Amino acid sequence: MSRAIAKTGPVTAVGTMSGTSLDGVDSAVLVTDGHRIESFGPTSYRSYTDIEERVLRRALGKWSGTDVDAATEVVERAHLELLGAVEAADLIGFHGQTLAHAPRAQGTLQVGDGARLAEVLNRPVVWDFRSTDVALGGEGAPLAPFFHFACAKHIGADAPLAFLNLGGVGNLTYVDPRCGSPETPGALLAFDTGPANAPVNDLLQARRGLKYDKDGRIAAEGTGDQRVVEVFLAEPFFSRSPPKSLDRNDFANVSQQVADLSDADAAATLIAICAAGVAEGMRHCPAPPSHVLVTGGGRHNPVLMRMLADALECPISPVEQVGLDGDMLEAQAFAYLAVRVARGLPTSCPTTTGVSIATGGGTVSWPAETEALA
Ligand SMILES: Nc1ncnc2c1ncn2[C@@H]1O[C@H](COP(=O)(O)OP(=O)(O)OP(=O)(O)O)[C@@H](O)[C@H]1O
Ligand SMILES: CC(=O)N[C@H]1[C@@H]2OC[C@@H](O2)[C@@H](O)[C@@H]1O[C@H](C)C(=O)O
Repeated sequence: MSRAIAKTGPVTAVGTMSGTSLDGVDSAVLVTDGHRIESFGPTSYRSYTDIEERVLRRALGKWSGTDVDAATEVVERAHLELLGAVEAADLIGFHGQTLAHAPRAQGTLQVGDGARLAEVLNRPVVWDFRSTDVALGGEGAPLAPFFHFACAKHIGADAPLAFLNLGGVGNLTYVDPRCGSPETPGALLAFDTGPANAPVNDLLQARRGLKYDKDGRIAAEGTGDQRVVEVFLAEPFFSRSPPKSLDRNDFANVSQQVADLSDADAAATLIAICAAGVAEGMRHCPAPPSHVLVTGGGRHNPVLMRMLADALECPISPVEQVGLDGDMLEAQAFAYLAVRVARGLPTSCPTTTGVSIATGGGTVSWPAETEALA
């Protein structure tokens, strides 16, 4: 008999995230009852090979067909390799890889079959986290905010603060930790801020065959073109009130606006666009947060962090400053959300995704011989 999930008390779960940067899969173990964070466990990472990354890139923006099938195979293989080595967890939160996201049109697509993973790994898998939210009128993203609320409680925050994730796309969560639960009105406000690292990655890939601008060294040599930044910020997305979300390639045309600039100026401009999008997003928050805590790879870019510090009216620092792991926060989030889904708790609400009522998405797939609840 496979291990079952208790109805109450802490569960050891492992979450995975294959993000929009397409660099690889993160996994992180978390012990939680679906409300409180009890403790953080081991983390691991499996990078995509160059060939795998190309397969994923080819499938971006597609909803079905052979490219999507090939990407699905890559995603499942990478997760099976990574998760096969994680013995300690009783439940898996499998985000999969987003290939396309158009919540008010075709929907949202995260590939990788959680039912297959459950069979092969012989453990329950929670997956397809976003589609119920979309079906109920939500954006389906961002979903990390309920975990951000738990993080704020965990670090003992007593004043409103913000979590800013800078991956391929940026997203911000304003948290008021004085509220009793994430669904309490006023506890959370969340939305995507705009493109983050995806445009600069794509630019440097195309021009120099680089995966990204390590430590912002190229951008540091250049000057951001403020005119391009201002034109970009006139896009209706930035003035729209949250909740709102983006597909990775929604602003892929930004590359044309920096086509005439040198590599250094183009990189500096794209990074300035990311910072300006965050500053613009901050206007939608009820008040300036006491502190902005940054997660995701963008916090390693000193040029971007400096631009953000200049643009925001409050202190900003990597989440490591409060003892959290900025490379693994999203994987931890999906471990947390998996436990909430398994226990029938909501994972989104009107102020995080715009869904009409607090909603618990996600599908739980059990391996053939597991008893669902102990
Ligand atoms: N040392 C560094 N210097 C500059 N940029 C960096 C550095 N390390 C990581 N990055 C940037 O961060 C990106 C990876 O960020 P992250 O892993 O948070 O993305 P993701 O989880 O795939 O995206 P998302 O959160 O949008 O799903 C890299 O592609 C790169 O652009
Ligand atoms: C559709 C989708 O996969 N969105 C991702 C993406 O990457 C960052 C941003 O856009 C965020 O909205 C979301 O991921 C994080 C983990 C979230 O759901 O909170």
